[in-house]
Amino acid sequence: MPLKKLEKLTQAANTYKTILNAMEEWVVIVDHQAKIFFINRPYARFLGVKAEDVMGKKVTDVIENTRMHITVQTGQAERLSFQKILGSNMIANRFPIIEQGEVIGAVGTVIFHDTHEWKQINSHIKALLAEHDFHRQKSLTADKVETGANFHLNDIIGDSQVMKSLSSKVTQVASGDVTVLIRGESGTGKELYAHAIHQLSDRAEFPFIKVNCAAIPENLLESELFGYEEGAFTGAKKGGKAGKFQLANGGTLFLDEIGDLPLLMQAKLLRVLQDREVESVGGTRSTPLNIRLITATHRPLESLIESGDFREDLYYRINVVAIDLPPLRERRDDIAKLADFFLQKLSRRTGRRAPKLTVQALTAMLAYNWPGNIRELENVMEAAFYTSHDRKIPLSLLPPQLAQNGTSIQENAIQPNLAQPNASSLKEQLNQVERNIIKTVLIECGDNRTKVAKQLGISKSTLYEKLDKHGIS
Ligand SMILES: Nc1ncnc2c1ncn2[C@@H]1O[C@H](COP(=O)(O)OP(=O)(O)OP(=O)(O)O)[C@@H](O)[C@H]1O
Repeated sequence: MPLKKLEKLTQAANTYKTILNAMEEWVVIVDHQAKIFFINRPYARFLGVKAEDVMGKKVTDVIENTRMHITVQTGQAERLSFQKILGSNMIANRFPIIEQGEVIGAVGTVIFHDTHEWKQINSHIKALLAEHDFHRQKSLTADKVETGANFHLNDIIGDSQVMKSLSSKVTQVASGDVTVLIRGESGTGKELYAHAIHQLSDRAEFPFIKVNCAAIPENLLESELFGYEEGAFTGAKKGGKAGKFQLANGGTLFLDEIGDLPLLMQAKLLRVLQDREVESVGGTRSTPLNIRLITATHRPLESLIESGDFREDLYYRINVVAIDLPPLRERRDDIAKLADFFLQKLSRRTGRRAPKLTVQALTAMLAYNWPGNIRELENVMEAAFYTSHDRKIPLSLLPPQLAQNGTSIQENAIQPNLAQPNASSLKEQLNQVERNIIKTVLIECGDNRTKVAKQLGISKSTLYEKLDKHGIS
């Protein structure tokens, strides 16, 4: 009888061995006596054994904290169960293999190899869910006013390569509690990214508290950050006041413009971060700190350290993971999409149909340097939206510094210098110009592909090939 069970198991497993070895999940199959019948290569590699050497051995002698022998005995499946192996917390599934009503063995898989991986996948799922909600919300609330109070990764517009890699970096670091320093010129979206990291983290249900270190007078900073007790100083409120650190408890504290923090406060902040506890002004008790810290700056901290204006030790504390946001002029590929995004947003807010940029206006925008980055682009679009007639934004409605850029540009003529400065070969530059032309005309034609193909004098299938080639959706 036992031999029959083993034959059945052999038959069932032989077909799939190659596939099981190719899987990323770790797989182990035991026979009805809980002896290892098969273990796939990734699992054996992790255990530091050779698959052939452990065949036929009792699973309990090979895999720490296994419950496969129990699955064989009870015939009960166990899903998503924690299992500590070689010091890591794994998540495993165990299923009995049943043939004609009898248990002939069991199959176990380790689906998450440590809690970090589990958290990363959790963040990834959150990003997917947020994307799903975002699209559903968009179709449900197309006419409603946007509050703009909370930002998700999906609110960050940008298809350029650099933006795509930033999104994946954000998804990766969001799950841990790692301290993040976001650097970038003014208006590049530092606050937006801070929100997105918080939303994707395990702290998403807890507060996100922002402090603009440059906006608070130096004498108030300490009590703003750490709070104060009743009677701590003249004018202190009855009952005292909680500081931003206390308000952010369990959540994320976002210290914007950290480069502007006075030296005395830098020392105090460093102490709080080192001791991981905070004491309010005039207080006698410290409370343990449970926050994730995100800081941002547009100032070069390294130069501030050299000039003695920023503490080097604090710099290392806050710069655990750095996220560098590129200025808009280094990702011109995103200008057309961002412009359209802001016009659509205004259209939803006001109920007015969104005007379209003429080719000349958009061409000038693509050639402009955008010192104020995305905030400047948003303001330019807002001004143009309210002054536009006939659902068109011509060059004349753009501010003078931009319009100047466009006066030398003939309608429909695209300048070769619209290519990124670092696009080296002629082929790359031509590609970039082609991409810009297509994006421009897409916006002009309100995304009507038939019109676009007609205006460009190409067939629809050629247009689709080109859209595909340039990754334009
Ligand atoms: N990628 C983006 N997609 C959509 N909107 C963006 C993007 N980046 C920035 N914005 C918008 O641009 C404006 C400026 O962004 P934000 O305040 O995050 O920039 P910042 O770098 O923190 O600026 P500052 O350093 O001046 O505080 C905001 O209205 C924001 O919503």
